[in-house]
Amino acid sequence: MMVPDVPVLLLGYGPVGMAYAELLARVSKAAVSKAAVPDVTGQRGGGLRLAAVVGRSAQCVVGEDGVRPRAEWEPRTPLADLLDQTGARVVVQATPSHPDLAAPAVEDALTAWRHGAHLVTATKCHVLADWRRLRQVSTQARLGFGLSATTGAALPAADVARSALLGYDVQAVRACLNGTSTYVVDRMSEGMTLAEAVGEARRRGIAEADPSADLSGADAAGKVRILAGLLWDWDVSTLDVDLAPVDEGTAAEAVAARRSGARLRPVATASLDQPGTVRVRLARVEQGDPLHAINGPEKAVSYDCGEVGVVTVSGGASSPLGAATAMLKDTLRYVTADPLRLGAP
Ligand SMILES: NC(=O)C1=CN([C@@H]2O[C@H](COP(=O)(O)OP(=O)(O)OC[C@H]3O[C@@H](n4cnc5c(N)ncnc54)[C@H](OP(=O)(O)O)[C@@H]3O)[C@@H](O)[C@H]2O)C=CC1
Ligand SMILES: N[C@@H](CC=O)C(=O)O
Repeated sequence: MMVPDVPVLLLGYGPVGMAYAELLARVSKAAVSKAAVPDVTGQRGGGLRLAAVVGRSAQCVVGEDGVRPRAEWEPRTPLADLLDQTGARVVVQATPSHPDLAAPAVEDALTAWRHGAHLVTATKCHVLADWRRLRQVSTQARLGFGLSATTGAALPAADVARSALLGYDVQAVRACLNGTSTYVVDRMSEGMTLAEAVGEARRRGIAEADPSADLSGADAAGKVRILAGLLWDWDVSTLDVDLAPVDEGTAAEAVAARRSGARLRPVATASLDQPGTVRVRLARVEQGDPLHAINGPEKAVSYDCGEVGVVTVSGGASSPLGAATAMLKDTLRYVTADPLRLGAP
């Protein structure tokens, strides 16, 4: 069964936004040519159509020829007008996660829901800054609030927290969810300098445009804050955060850990024993620990489910394609399934 015509509006056309646009085109083309379409619901994604792309100050309403070269984009108009013009049913956010950009990102999310569109986001700043309001408005609007890409790109950490473990007695979360810091510490353990390793993470599109939140632990903590909101209804925006940064001094510890068969990992934790607090520590993890096995920028998260044991999900590297894939999954979920079932957190 084909998905009916679903115009999608994309905010942000950096590495993640571009990867999403390419995936959307691939899914639609595959459906048109009757090839198998990778689709979580078993339905075809052929009706998904990129209707408009928005950058910092310019936008492109997408026609038959796809996204036009930048020089041909028109000046930005208010999002509400563009939603009216395109009739978009899904708004996808792939703008920077810098805290200074939280307010406009909140406004965009509210505008999307006001216009009856689902929201799918890779952007984290507004989710962290205004959790309760976003959750409440999306729930009241009975529209999707797709967060998969905010908690570890391709890793389905949020899906596991919000639906797969529903009803489980999750007591604690222990995670490596920042691909950049895991990758950087791994490279430093092999002899690279901090600057070289960060440069490489940037080239691979894993690091943020401003990588300070990757290195300080704030991004890793942010992802676990969101998981804690989904699992325990903690107010993501008001949690205490206790961080340990990756810096030049990390190299010696990383090398020593590797020589002894262990690995140094930026590990973020939250636990019902310490409500309201998320911690990030540079911890030595031993072989056999699920957090040892990953190779940066892969991710892993273990949910301690009390008497039924620990459930771990791992793999799914950070990358623009990983984030875009998670956003495509959320998009398909909202346009092919009952949004009340898997919609707002
Ligand atoms: N890379 C990864 O592995 C992952 C990234 N993410 C998240 O995805 C998001 C997008 O990342 P990425 O593609 O690297 O892009 P950037 O964070 O570099 O954002 C680029 C896009 O945002 C636009 N933009 C920049 N500044 C502003 C602003 N002040 N207001 C509005 N728009 C602005 C740019 O506009 P213009 O085109 O005009 O320059 C561009 O289109 C980030 O929030 C990131 O945290 C999530 C999971 C994984
Ligand atoms: N910069 C982030 C990108 C995904 O959220 C990371 O390194 O994991």
